[in-house]
Amino acid sequence: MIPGTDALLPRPRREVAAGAVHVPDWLGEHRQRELVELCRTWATGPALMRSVTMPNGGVMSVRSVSLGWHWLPYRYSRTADDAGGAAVAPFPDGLRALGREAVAAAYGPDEGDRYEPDAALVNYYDADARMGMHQDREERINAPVVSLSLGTACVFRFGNTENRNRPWQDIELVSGDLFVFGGPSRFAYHGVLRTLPGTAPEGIGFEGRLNITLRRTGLG
Ligand SMILES: O=C(O)CCC(=O)C(=O)O
Ligand SMILES: [Fe+2]
Repeated sequence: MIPGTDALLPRPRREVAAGAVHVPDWLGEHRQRELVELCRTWATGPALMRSVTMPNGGVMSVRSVSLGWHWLPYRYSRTADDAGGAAVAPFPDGLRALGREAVAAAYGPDEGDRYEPDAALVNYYDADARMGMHQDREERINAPVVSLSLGTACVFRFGNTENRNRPWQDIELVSGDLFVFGGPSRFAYHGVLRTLPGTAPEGIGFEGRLNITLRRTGLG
């Protein structure tokens, strides 16, 4: 794949691996704009958006804020323990509804009805930010992860469940795209290699990349 050229090619809905479904252009521009506005609000608290410091002292280049449950390495908390200690904002009903719609779009209406996300991670990537290969595995159960991308496009690497190495697939995630990974792909390694500055749609009034993941923690 030559970065940025995906825009010239058809982008069909695709099951990238068993249980991992990419639905391009799932959110229309109006809903993208609404979500960007909500992200601006969520970024300001009660817990502030911040860069996570890892146990080895490394600081993530992505900035993030949590809703419902606060994610920090490698657990969830009801308080923002590494970001001032504020109580975490409640998980918004609107995101629950959106999550169900997303799972229905990926797996069908029955799966959608069963989906009860209770945590969201909102990630902001500036032009230099990226995210190393990792598993989302602080959750106690294997309900699917719903990922929504807004703003600048990125190269997303979706790997395998065994390790950080090949096989993997590199997929361009564009503003409005939905990616759901569950079932046999729920614990697949994944990461963001880079963003593709200059690719945000003009209409959404935002440069930089936002990603919202919805999860079910299986806690409390
Ligand atoms: O930004 C993305 O597309 C992926 C984010 C992610 O993997 C995470 O927050 O765990
Ligand atoms: Fe992740």
